[in-house]
Amino acid sequence: MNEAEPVIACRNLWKVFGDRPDRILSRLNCNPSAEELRQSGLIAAVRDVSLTIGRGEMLVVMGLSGSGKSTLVRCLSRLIDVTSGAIIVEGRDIGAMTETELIDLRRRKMGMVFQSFGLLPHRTVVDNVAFPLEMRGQDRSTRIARAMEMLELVGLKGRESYFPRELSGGQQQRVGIARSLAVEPEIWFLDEPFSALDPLIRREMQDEFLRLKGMLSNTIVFITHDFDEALRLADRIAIMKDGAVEQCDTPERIVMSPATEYVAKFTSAVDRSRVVRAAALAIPAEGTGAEGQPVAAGQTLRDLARLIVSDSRAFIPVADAQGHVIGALDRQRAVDLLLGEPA
Ligand SMILES: Nc1ncnc2c1ncn2[C@@H]1O[C@H](COP(=O)(O)OP(=O)(O)OP(=O)(O)O)[C@@H](O)[C@H]1O
Repeated sequence: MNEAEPVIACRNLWKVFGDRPDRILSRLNCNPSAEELRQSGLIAAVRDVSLTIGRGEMLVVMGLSGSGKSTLVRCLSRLIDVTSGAIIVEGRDIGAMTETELIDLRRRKMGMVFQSFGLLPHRTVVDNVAFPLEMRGQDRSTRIARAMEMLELVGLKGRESYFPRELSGGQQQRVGIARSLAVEPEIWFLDEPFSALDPLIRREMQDEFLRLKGMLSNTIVFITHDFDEALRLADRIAIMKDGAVEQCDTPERIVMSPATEYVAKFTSAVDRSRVVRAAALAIPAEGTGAEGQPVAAGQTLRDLARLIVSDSRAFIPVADAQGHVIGALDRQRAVDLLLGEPA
């Protein structure tokens, strides 16, 4: 996914809260320590972050409360100004845009969903979803038709005439998602959209989200502090600590090769078999004697658990989506991983 055309790129991004933070950044050669900042009464909510997000990619920003997730995402959409560093959206430096250009960029390309649903209480569900289209000046019948389509997409058909107060929290969040989708955002920012939901509904929403993601091709930046949620949804995960990105990588690499001790701690309780795919364990097939029915490269070890446990082959061929054998799976290693042994 990294090779995809970049949609958002940020370089050496800093967001420092406090009095005249630019002064300390220039005085300390743009790289003050957390301690130096603290002594100056400043907080670095985002510290020297460089990231590239490819078209169609879903990047999940993950970290504990206060690690800087929301601030980073607000900087990427320039809801807040950065202290230093550059943000390029589709080749344009958004730091250099005028307010009017920014508003236009947000209206035309960006969608945002926040934890608080922000629905208009005196409008029905369908009118809430149609609201951003009204802002764009679309006629009523076109916008209602589009809103109905979005409501069907998020599983709320039949509720269009309800008022927000007549819906559950999960349903209200779906209305928020439908409203944001109505304008077909090419870039979609979601800040903990499911955190207000109870675990069962949350999982349902994640499934729904994965279904939507399969149908749409927009670029998504999704914030969560729930690692399981990140693992389920992400193409790549950026793990933040004290404003810095500790590692930005695929879920598989985060779990199998944590870059820092902090990331390792985060991943230590994760069931690796749910994340690691056959392709990641495949070794060159030559000389292994792997033959017979292959397993699919994209399947996780959990998906393959039954086969891995019951098969008698020492090495099992691994095939890509076209059916070409790309390597061999060492069954003993796969069993060890299934049983939670270190990789
Ligand atoms: N407007 C502000 N003024 C001063 N400090 C701020 C401001 N906004 C955020 N901060 C500080 O920046 C740091 C990062 O906050 P941020 O909200 O980005 O974290 P987060 O990871 O999104 O947290 P949460 O998961 O709790 O939402 C925190 O220490 C916070 O107190």
